[in-house]
Amino acid sequence: MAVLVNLLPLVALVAIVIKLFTIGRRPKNYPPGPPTLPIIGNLHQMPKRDAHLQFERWAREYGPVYSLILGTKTMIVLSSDKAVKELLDKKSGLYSHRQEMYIGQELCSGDLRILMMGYTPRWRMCRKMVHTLLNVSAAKSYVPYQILENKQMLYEMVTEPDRFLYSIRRYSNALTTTMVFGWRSPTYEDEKMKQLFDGFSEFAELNQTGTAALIDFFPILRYLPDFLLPVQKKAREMHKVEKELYLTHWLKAKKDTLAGTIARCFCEELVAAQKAEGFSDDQAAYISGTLLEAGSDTTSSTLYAFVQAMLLYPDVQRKAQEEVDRVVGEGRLPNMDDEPELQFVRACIKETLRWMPTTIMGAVPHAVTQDDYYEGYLIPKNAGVVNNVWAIHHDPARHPDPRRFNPDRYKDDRQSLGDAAANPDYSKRDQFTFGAGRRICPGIHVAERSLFLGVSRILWGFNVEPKIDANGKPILPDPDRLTQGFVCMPEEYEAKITPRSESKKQRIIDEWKAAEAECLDPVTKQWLQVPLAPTTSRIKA
Ligand code: HEM
Repeated sequence: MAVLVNLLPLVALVAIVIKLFTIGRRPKNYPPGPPTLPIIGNLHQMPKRDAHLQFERWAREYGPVYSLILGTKTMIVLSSDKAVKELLDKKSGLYSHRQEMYIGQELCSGDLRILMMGYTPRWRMCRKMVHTLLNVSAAKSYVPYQILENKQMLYEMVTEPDRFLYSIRRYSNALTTTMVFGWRSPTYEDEKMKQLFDGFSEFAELNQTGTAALIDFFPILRYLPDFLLPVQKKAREMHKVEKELYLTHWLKAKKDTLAGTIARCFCEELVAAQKAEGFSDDQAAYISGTLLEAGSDTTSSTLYAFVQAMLLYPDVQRKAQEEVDRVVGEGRLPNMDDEPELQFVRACIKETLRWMPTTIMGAVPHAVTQDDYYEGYLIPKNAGVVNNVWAIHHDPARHPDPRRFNPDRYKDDRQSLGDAAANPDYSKRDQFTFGAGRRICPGIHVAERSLFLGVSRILWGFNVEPKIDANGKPILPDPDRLTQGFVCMPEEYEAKITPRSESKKQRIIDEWKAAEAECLDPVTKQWLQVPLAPTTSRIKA
């Protein structure tokens, strides 16, 4: 007995060494993947830039379901429409969780950010509320907001054409702040808005550092003191500043709601929901605050990619303009009623979402809550599951000549974006940029309308052409140069944006001036009286 007791430390040591040697190795029954090294697995092969290209290459080599071993964690990568449908959609009860994100969710977000929340009762409660703001009926009621912001965007494209990126961004940002908080941002430089949106880029930057990922892959590292791991301290500080900012906006909205002075918006609903459900002000602040980040850059990056496609594919631009001219004519701007007749314009939107999917690898991986089997392979409990959007969109069997911007791929696809995502026949889904399963983007209906109004009206009003360099050559951007991050867009490029005719230019100016005079307070530039856009609890979905 005494001998056995003496041997215990040795046995424990052997067990630890054996365990250590299993870290980083791919068990035989997992989906295939690139060869691993002990302890680190595939970490050394993780690309620092343009990860989507390497993830696509691996898909071609190892098939539509492959695995990566990242230290102590496993990542399953789904690179076919079929696998996404069969796992993320059909088994969404198992596949709607998120992996633990220590820096991103715990430290930076105080576990309050809905996008990164696990599949818990708290997430379900938040999701239900967000659905009331963004369901298809509610989305229709925001069209007057979209139209106003869109008119300002077009006006700025006439008056400051070189700043078109900022005009596009203001359009989607102002729309989101109006829907969520009931106030709009009249300029891109608006301090309130800048503060809110600058925080997001800082958040994204911090989370993209290799260290943040490393701590997730080797949780033991989080016990290191802050002086050895300064990213922890930075993340805590960031959360403090962010929470204060969100709380300020939320508490003001709550006060105005109770006083009956708020413009119709999501926060009105949130006040009622807080009363019924009893969640904290911190949680309410994060639900409203993080809606802004989910809703803004995604939409503006897609519109920016559309303008780039028009620059690079003048024939497509001409064809789309011909359709708009035929259906809408010279004397008015396109509106939502024109949508069914503007099938090529709709196809341009779907093709933009396919060709430059802003959530290039599905934004944040899903995670699976119990062991599951797919095509003979084990998908282990807690594995992260990546929706490899780029690879699906660039599979030549699904989309021949995939790098070509060719809206005719969608010429017969009359499905709304939401209907296409829900189509039981996965080959008929148009694109995967809005995610899948129970976590699918709840903003899809609002985004569809913002994109339609943005795209159809730019086509109606403007020609997009290359600028010419000193040697008389057109300056054309490389569409494969994308910004890095979980939401990406084309790297900044130049374009010559000119009104298509004097009368269109004048109409754009007149429309904006009339809207400004009629709808906005001359000093604050806020809505004088919000149009009949009832917030969602007053709407029967
Ligand atoms: C082109 C525009 C947009 C794109 C491409 C997009 C894409 C996405 C994607 C890929 C996800 C994660 C889905 C998943 O995990 O499978 C997501 C989540 C989300 N999106 Fe969007 N989105 C867009 C616009 C919007 C808008 C306009 C709003 C709201 C105003 C919004 C609100 C949200 C929210 C709240 C989530 C978190 C959902 C959750 O984790 O349960 N999005 N979006």
